[in-house]
Amino acid sequence: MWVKPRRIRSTLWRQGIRGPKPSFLYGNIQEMKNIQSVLVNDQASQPAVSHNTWVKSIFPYLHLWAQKYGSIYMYSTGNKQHLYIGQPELLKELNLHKSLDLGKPTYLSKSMEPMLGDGIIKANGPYWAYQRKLIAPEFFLHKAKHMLGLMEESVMAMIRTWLSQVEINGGVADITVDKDLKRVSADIISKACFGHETTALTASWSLMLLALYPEWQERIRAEIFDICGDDRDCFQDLDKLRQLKSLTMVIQETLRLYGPAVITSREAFADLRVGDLTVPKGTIIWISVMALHRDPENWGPDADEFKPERFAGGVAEACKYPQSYIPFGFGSRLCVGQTFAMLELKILLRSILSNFSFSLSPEYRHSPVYKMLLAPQHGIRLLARRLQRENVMTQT
Ligand code: HEM
Repeated sequence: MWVKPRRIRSTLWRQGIRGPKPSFLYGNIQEMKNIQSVLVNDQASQPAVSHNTWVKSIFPYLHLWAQKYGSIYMYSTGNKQHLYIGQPELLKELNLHKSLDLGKPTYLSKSMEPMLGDGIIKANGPYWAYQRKLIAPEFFLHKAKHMLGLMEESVMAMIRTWLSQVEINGGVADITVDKDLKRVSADIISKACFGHETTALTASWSLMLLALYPEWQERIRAEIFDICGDDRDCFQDLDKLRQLKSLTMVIQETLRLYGPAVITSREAFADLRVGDLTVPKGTIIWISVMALHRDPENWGPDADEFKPERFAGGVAEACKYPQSYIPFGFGSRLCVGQTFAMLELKILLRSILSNFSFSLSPEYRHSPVYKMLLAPQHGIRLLARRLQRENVMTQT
């Protein structure tokens, strides 16, 4: 769908929206790439894990422009006119916008077709609505709970491999956890439905954070043994999984700081009203999930810190604008696998944590990079030790 760029720019301009001049971008694309690679390499060479420095490396210009032009601005890439929205109030409006006039950008869908195929993720209009209607009910909780058994089966196969590695290596094994978690997740998904890497990445980042914060490992373990004792089948029971509050808080905090989807986009297929704003047909809307998740105005001055306790009262009490917490996206395109993913994450992490304790491997280099999803550039290397407790959950 081609709309005159000037029409879009002037409609936005009249509403007070500013941004870098179109010519600015062309000369700077190479510079943007350079900045990104320098920052990423710099961070990789730093031994300490810092949760904030790397953020700037992912989309340097998007975030620099937000500082310069505010939380709504426009920019141009030739024929495409983009609108960056970082304002919680407008996000709330977008969230409520359910019409088919707002969808996934068609130009991105085309370029990603070889990777994403012709499925629901890139579809729009009635074709998307039809697929969503077919797929979404398969992930409702009452259906997802029948998948608990097969999740458990795949996770336990991995745990047994890790246990034998620990044994062979005299009590401590240096494991690249993200690789193995990807395999388990693919195994679960292939048995249940179709592939995604998002759950494996979230589990990997969670383990990295838990390795850094052993007090949270202990807290979760205590909770697991409190709820389950030594009954290793107890998590086939959904109510028991629900009671794992600390584990849920750690997953929510991981999704806030290291959620796999760092940016999301939409295209306006007609002129749209979003709050007081008119978004002209053809505009590509960008939302930086990462910027929203780390905004000190919303989360407080400790926004860059790992503090799962902020979720003790749920998302509603964790921040000022809960609608800005969007690890699973928003509006009608909200992730259909959300419930499934949360179940899988809980089963994975509780099985791993009740069998092993973790610390960071000296080989670990903290360098999250954007490869469609937020991924660890050099893998996540952790030292795993078998727990010396009588009531570990696995029988080998
Ligand atoms: C931690 C794990 C996961 C995260 C963080 C995640 C995140 C997301 C996000 C951000 C979107 C885009 C939403 C938007 O643009 O507003 C999405 C869409 C989607 N996700 Fe997930 N996802 C996860 C796991 C899964 C799983 C396990 C499945 C399936 C088994 C799944 C299936 C889908 C589908 C089908 C869509 C497209 C929905 C549509 O366009 O209508 N996701 N997910």
